Amino acid sequence: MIQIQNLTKIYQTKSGPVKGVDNVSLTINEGEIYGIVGYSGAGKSSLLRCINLLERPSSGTITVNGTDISKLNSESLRRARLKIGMIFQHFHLISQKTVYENIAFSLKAAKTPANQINKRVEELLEMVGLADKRDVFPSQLSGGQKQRVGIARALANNPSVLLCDEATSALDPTTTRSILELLKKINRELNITIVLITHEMNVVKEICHRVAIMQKGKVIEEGPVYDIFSNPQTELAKEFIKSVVSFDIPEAILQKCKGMIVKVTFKGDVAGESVISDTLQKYNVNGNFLHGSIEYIGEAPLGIFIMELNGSKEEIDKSIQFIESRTAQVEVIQNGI
Ligand SMILES: Nc1ncnc2c1ncn2[C@@H]1O[C@H](COP(=O)(O)OP(=O)(O)OP(=O)(O)O)[C@@H](O)[C@H]1O
Repeated sequence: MIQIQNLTKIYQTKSGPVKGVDNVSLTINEGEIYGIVGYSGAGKSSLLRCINLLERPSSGTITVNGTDISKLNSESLRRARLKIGMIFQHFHLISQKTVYENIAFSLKAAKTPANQINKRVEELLEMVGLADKRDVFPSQLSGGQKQRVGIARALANNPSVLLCDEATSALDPTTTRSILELLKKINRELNITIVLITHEMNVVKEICHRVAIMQKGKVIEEGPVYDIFSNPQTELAKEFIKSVVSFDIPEAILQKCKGMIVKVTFKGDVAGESVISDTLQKYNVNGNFLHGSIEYIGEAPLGIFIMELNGSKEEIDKSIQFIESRTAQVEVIQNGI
C-alpha cells in the first residue's frame, strides 16, 4: 500500500517558488492499478517522482508498504527503490547495449549473483513476449517493443510497485492497447501495484481501478474509475470523460426538438436491460433516440443514451420516475415541454 499524506513539492526557480504538488493526500491499495490524470503542468510527474524519491518532497510523507521512504538513509533508500520499478514515455534504454544486456544491467545493479542473471533475463523476456529479440539493439526495435524491454527491466528485481510515466503516450493506438494488456497481465499475475500518470482518459478507462484528477498541483476529484465516468463532479472530470465518450448533439438538431431531451445513464448489468422500451410501452410517451452507446469501463458496462421524450408533462414526469427507479440517473438537458 502507498500512503501519501499532505504532500507538497515546491521548486525554487529564478523567478520564485513554483508549487508542483500542493498538499496531496492519497491512498493507493496493494494490487490496484491507480491512474493520475491531468493536463500538462498539473503536477502528475512531480507527484509520481516523489513516490520513489526521484524528487524530494518539500513537506508531507510517503509510506510505501509501511515504510516512510522520506526518512530513509541513502543505502536503505537504494534498497527500497529496487522494490519500485519505473517505466518512461521515452523508454530510457541504453542504446549501446542489447535487449538482454539492458535487462541484465538492472540485475547487476542490484548485485544479483551472476549465475542467476541468465535465467531471470530469459524469464522476463518470455513474460514480455520478446524472447526472439534477446540479442538485438534498441534501435532495431519498434516503440512497443522498446517499452516491453523497459517493462522487463523495471520488473527485473521483483518490485511490489510499478510506476508508469506516460508509458503509452509515444505509441500508436494498437500498440498502446497491447502495452496496456501487458500491464494488466502483470498486475493480475504478479499482483504488482501499478501507479500510472497519463493525460489520456482512454488509458484510465482501459485499465485503472481508481483515478485521481489533478489540476494546479491539487487532486480535485478521486475515486473508482466507474464512479467518475458515471457521475463526474468537477468540470475537469467531465471534460476528460468527454474526450473518450462524447455525447454532443449538434445545435441544429437540438433546435428542432420540441420535447424534453434527457440523458439517461444506466449503471452495471442493468445497462443491458430493456428499460427504455418498457417505459415507452407503459406510459403515453414517444421516445426519439438522439445518441447513445454502452461503454465498458474495465469490464463493467455503462450505458448512456440521449433521447427526446414527447407527451404530456404528467406522463413524461412519470416515465422519468420509472426510469430512475429502474436504473440510476436521468438528467434533463433541454426542456421544451
Ligand atoms: N524541475 C523543476 N523546476 C521547476 N519547476 C518545475 C520542475 N518540474 C516541474 N516544475 C513545475 O511544476 C509544475 C508541475 O509540473 P509537472 O511536470 O509535475 O506536471 P505534469 O502534470 O507532469 O505535466 P507534464 O505532463 O507536462 O509533464 C509545473 O508548473 C512545472 O513548471
